[in-house]
Amino acid sequence: MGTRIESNSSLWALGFFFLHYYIQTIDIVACTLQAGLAKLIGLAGETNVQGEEQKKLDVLSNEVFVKALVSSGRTCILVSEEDEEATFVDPALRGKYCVVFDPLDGSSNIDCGVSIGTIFGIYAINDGVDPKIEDVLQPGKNMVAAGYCMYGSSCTLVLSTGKGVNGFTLDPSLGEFILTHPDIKIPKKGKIYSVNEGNAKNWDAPTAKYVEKCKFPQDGSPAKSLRYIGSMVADVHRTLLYGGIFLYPADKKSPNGKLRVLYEVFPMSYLMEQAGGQAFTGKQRALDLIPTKIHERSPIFLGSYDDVEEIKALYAAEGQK
Ligand SMILES: O=P(O)(O)OC[C@H]1O[C@](O)(COP(=O)(O)O)[C@@H](O)[C@@H]1O
Ligand SMILES: [Mg+2]
Ligand SMILES: [Mg+2]
Repeated sequence: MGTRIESNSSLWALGFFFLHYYIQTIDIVACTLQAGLAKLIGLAGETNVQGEEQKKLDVLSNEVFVKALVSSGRTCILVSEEDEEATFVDPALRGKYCVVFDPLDGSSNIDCGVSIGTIFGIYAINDGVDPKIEDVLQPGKNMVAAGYCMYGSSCTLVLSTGKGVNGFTLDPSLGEFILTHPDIKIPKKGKIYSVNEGNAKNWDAPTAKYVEKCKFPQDGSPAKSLRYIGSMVADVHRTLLYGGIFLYPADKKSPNGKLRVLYEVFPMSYLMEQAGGQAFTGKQRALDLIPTKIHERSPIFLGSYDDVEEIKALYAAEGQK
């Protein structure tokens, strides 16, 4: 593990756990970089609980993370996008952390070599002795840590343990993550909006009005640029560093949106708030949501404080009609 990580005391408590995570991440990096050569692109032939076709790398990443998390001896419940049910860790290997994760985010981008990643959030239960599903059906504000790893032009780990956000870059020659982006703060207002506009015909009025304002501002401000990769990890990473807003709203076809509360919406919302931004569901602060099932979905608007304030105002005005 990199010496800079060891010297950060807020990460020390989770150090052993993350050591396993880092080592396994390096495996995933190796696999994603070699995917085209090692016949790891393409479909695995199964669908997951969400009815989505699983890619070979989805399945492989899930296996790598489950094994790493179980063998860390620090976890008691695992919730993965790829597994229908939560995994309760064998009592002999049990620790106090519940980990919710999307082992491979942006799988539709695997075969064309566009950035993909892993998203995770961590809850802690008092003694870890008698874990129950309710221990993960908690609001996102109760997480003790959240982060993501992005496998792109470099491999970046962005992590918060509730005291700000730090970014680390993998040095492949050392096999270590180096602190390259200390104390990340998102710009208060941004120049970019990020959304799948192909769904526009099904949007509700506040979302449609907001995107219209981004393109045709009436207050003399410049129009925002549109950037959309289609991997949440990559779209959120750009939003965090450059500012702006990422939206995956509800629409007539998907009234709960697309993104999953526990392992997509919560970790990214946690990071945004820790970096000084906001995350909103269209109804409430995202981190206040209480999920009722492990694969629940929610609309999400997250990013720069002022940009999210604008969409909140549009939803508030709609509510008063
Ligand atoms: O293709 P769409 O509908 O724009 O959806 C894109 C979203 O779907 C996702 O790919 C879902 O993630 P998975 O690849 O983990 O299923 C997000 O990463 C991304 O934000
Ligand atoms: Mg995902
Ligand atoms: Mg996924």
